[in-house]
Amino acid sequence: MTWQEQQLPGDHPPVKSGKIGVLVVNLGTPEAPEKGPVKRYLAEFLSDRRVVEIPPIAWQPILRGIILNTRPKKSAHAYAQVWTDEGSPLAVITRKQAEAMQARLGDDVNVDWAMRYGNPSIPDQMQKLMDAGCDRILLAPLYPQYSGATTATVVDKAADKLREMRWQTSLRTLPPYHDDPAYIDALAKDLTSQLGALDFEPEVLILSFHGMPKRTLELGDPYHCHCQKTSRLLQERMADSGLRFRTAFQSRFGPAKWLEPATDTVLEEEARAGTKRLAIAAPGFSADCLETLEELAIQGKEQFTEAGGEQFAALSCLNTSDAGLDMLEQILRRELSGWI
Ligand SMILES: C=CC1=C(C)c2cc3[nH]c(cc4nc(cc5[nH]c(cc1n2)c(C)c5CCC(=O)O)C(CCC(=O)O)=C4C)c(C)c3C=C
Ligand SMILES: [Fe+2]
Ligand SMILES: [Fe+2]
Repeated sequence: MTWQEQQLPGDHPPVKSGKIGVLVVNLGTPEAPEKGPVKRYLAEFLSDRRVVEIPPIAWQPILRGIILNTRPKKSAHAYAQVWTDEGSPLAVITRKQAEAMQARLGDDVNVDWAMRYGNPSIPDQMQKLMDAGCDRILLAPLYPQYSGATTATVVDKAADKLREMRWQTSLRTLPPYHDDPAYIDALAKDLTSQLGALDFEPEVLILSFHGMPKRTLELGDPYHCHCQKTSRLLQERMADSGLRFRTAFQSRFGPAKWLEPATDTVLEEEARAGTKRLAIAAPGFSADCLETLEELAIQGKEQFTEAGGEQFAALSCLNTSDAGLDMLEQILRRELSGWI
């Protein structure tokens, strides 16, 4: 018996056993595609001051008085169109990514997954890893492009958990990987293979990233630059595809000015300018979700074809593709170096 395994007095804190935890994190999603669960999810998400940077005294009355009384019904309808037997696509795919990483990284590490908003929560999953004996955790927000509203808020939430502990676990965080050759390579490989499987040849490939208020760029958030760099590197890497590329920002929310050009505007512009065959990809999303499956694949197709376009394909995110999992394994192993 080692000293670590010896019985300790009942009030002694649990002994740590030197295991390594990996927690992959994505945004979060409602528990069900219904008004109540969507309202609970939006209340938590849109109350995060990293997401909506309006002082709570001004924002909370708008959120509680208007948005949470109107948006949940509309959003629940959208979620219902993409929901699967296993649950919300974002949660299902994130869980499968974590399971695949567990299989690839082996018994040296415990891999689990969490959602920034809703469940399974970051603090609960950190506790689960610590209860399993992990005294080092690699926190991996699966956002290639850094922003306050994505990577930083995940780190904040994990830090809140550490704040309540006397004997903290060690924490490493996965840096943004927007320009990592492994990520650009994975995107190029996966998109090329999806494009090759289409029954038509697109004239243009739209690279659509989630939008942010324009003000965040002016305040120094690197998100816009990260998206542009991903886009440039991917275009360079796919230069022999013969495609024309355009970068756009989707999912505008609220009346403020957001990053431009807006994806819906670009789709209509393309169709009006005579483009008949178009494909769209969302390189900033690690997993397909409402924003890709409903907003791009359903609404985007309608916008393009109603404006005169003929053939439209919304390409899948990296999800659990071989290229996507190879890339994830590579970037996680790099951050784990020295630990395993
Ligand atoms: C990939 C990065 C994301 C950024 C940046 C981001 C910023 C951001 N989002 C909103 C408002 C909403 N986003 C919603 C859904 C949603 N957003 C992301 C990712 C980013 N958001 C994902 C992956 C999803 C899909 C979640 C899912 O369950 O599938 C929604 C909810 C849906 C709806 O009602 O339309 C809202 C609202 C803001 C304000 C914002 C600003 C920084
Ligand atoms: Fe969003
Ligand atoms: Fe959306």
